[in-house]
Amino acid sequence: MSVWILNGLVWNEEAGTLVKQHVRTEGGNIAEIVDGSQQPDTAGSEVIDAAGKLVSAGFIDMHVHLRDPGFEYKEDIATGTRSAAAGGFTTIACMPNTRPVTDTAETVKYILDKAANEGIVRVLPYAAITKNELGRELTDFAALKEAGAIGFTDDGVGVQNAQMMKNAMALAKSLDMPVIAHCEDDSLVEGAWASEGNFAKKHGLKGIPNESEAIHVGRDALLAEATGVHYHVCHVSTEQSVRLIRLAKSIGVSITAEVCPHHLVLSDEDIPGLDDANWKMNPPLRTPRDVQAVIEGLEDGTIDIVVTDHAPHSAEEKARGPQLAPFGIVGFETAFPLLYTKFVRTGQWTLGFLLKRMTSDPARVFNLPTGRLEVGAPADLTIVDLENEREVRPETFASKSNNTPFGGWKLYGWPTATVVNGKLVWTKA
Ligand SMILES: NC(=O)N[C@@H](CC(=O)O)C(=O)O
Ligand SMILES: [Zn+2]
Repeated sequence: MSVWILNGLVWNEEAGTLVKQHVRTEGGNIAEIVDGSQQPDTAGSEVIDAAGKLVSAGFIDMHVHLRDPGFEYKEDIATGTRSAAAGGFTTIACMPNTRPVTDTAETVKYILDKAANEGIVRVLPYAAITKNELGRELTDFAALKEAGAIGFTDDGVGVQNAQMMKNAMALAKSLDMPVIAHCEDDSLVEGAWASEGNFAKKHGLKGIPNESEAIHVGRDALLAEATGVHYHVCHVSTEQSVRLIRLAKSIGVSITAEVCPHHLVLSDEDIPGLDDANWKMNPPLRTPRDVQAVIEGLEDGTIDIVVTDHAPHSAEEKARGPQLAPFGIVGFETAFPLLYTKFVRTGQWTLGFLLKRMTSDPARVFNLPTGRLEVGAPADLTIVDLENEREVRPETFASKSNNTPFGGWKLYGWPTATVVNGKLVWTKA
């Protein structure tokens, strides 16, 4: 099966601009990329018209919650992968805080089988570091790797015990697997939901201090140095974490890191009040100073990649209000438009920089074959309308959940079609 994507705009790094090109896929790979001035012979091929639209390697999201098995009322593999495709994502890596926790080969296989049967993008499962994510006993890393897990993480909670984390890293290293960490010291958090900043002060709330995250980043950087494992920091949100990762990188520790769109575009001072739990996520929105630090971290390469931390929760759960509702916001369907509008259209970043952090950088960090728009690479492609402004309408999301603080925002950069393995899997209705 051959598909021509005609007249699209492809980012050209040398020229620093978009260039009109035609892209042909064949048998799941990119077969040809030709200059837009040519008239390719499309006889016998399927044709997708991308005139005036960006054609990029498909976006890769290395931190998502698909809630399947166990919490299918929030999301499942069918709806989660559709929401991903609607956001332009063609590969997603799902977190193990499912029910049961993804801590056995059986559950890893369940996810991979269901993704193969009902999913429309590539799904890469993480497995838990500890059984039931309780921090007490390591899972069977060798069996989980054998079943298809791509890394180990207890995301949702931090691994509280340093010796447990060190043992996990040593074992992961022996299997050539990465450890991915949700950095949070429970003893410093105790029931708070907002960060220690002006919002918490104004409302008399106990705050979550920056050290609760950074203390794990520092501890784990030392343990990664000692064990030599590839250590990846989840959803970096504080100035202190950025500083520690920068230092660790400078002395050659095998450390990489990610940041979420919401931590790049929102601070605690944007939270409108105490009524709406769609502003509650973990890590919490931090101070404007932290926002500046994570932006700079992403810009200078201290932070390697952008992830959404897509964390669907039901309307009922979020209606309990910020104190009682679970942490988390959905992210697939707003990620690229938010960052494109905030940083690219304003001229702070080139389009190439943003695309790199969402495609080839995650591929580099996690050794994936995708993430590059090149002849011979897997034909995972995203087509995006860069020119039309549209309002975020959570009620139209493909996700089962619509817990987002971005409803009503007017953004540019909406995906219009997504191709996975040479197959058109999603188009904007
Ligand atoms: N990020 C969140 O606020 N919530 C995540 C857990 C996590 O990634 O920490 C969830 O599973 O809901
Ligand atoms: Zn987390």
